[in-house]
Amino acid sequence: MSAAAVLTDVHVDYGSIHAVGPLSLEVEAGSSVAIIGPNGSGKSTLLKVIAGVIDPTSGSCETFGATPAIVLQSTDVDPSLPLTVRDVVAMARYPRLGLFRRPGADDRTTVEAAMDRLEISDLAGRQIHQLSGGQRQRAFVAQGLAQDSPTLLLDEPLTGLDVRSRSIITSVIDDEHAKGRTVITTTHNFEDAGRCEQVLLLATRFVAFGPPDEVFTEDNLRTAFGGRFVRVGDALILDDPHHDHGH
Ligand SMILES: Nc1ncnc2c1ncn2[C@@H]1O[C@H](COP(=O)(O)OP(=O)(O)OP(=O)(O)O)[C@@H](O)[C@H]1O
Repeated sequence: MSAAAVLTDVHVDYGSIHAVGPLSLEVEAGSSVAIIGPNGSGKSTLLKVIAGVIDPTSGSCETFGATPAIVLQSTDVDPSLPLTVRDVVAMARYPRLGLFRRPGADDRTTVEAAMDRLEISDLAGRQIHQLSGGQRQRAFVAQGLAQDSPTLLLDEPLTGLDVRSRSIITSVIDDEHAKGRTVITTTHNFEDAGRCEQVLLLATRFVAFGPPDEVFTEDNLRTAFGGRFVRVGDALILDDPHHDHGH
């Protein structure tokens, strides 16, 4: 097996806040991986470590091949930036250009193809802050695609989307995986996670990693989510602690 990423004893603190770890993990090249866990369990932090955006406080993360492309949550991006959709997608090509080379035909073709794939070509000249949440998310995924990296990392790419944006982004993720790219997504959605080949269950520290049916056991879910699971027939349902059960 060749690896896309190898994490060894990764541990991240933001000052006095412990965000993630200790965690060791080997992600197989070409696999699809979902990272799932409660709010604040370190999912986004871990994705940023794999992307090389933040360095672990201790331990190491090694990635193989070109630098991974990361699609951040749109809430991480300043909405007041005066950028068009095409500008945002074209930024994907900057690291390849270096300081003095201007974008070439190849770069322009890649950018246009990515916008086309996300069905935002008609929005290319619009300011990014003028878009709906779903359109903006498609612009950021197009930016990730245009980086043409063997590893695509997406932070909650399907959260809060309209039906059309969800279906477009899901099919892009599936296609990229089918082409042999490694795709790692964070999610809160068990169904979305269950469609990936591997699931990493996080609760700040590592809980489990493997195929969904091996990871989503009652024990693991209780460990990660603090016992708020109820069994309904064959399914494990996350019990809402604020829900009034009528007594
Ligand atoms: N830039 C930062 N500065 C300080 N603390 C941070 C920063 N980013 C995240 N944290 C903290 O680190 C911990 C992990 O956050 P992270 O965003 O990685 O979790 P998450 O699992 O992605 O959360 P969510 O499900 O809510 O998106 C949390 O306690 C969070 O408050």
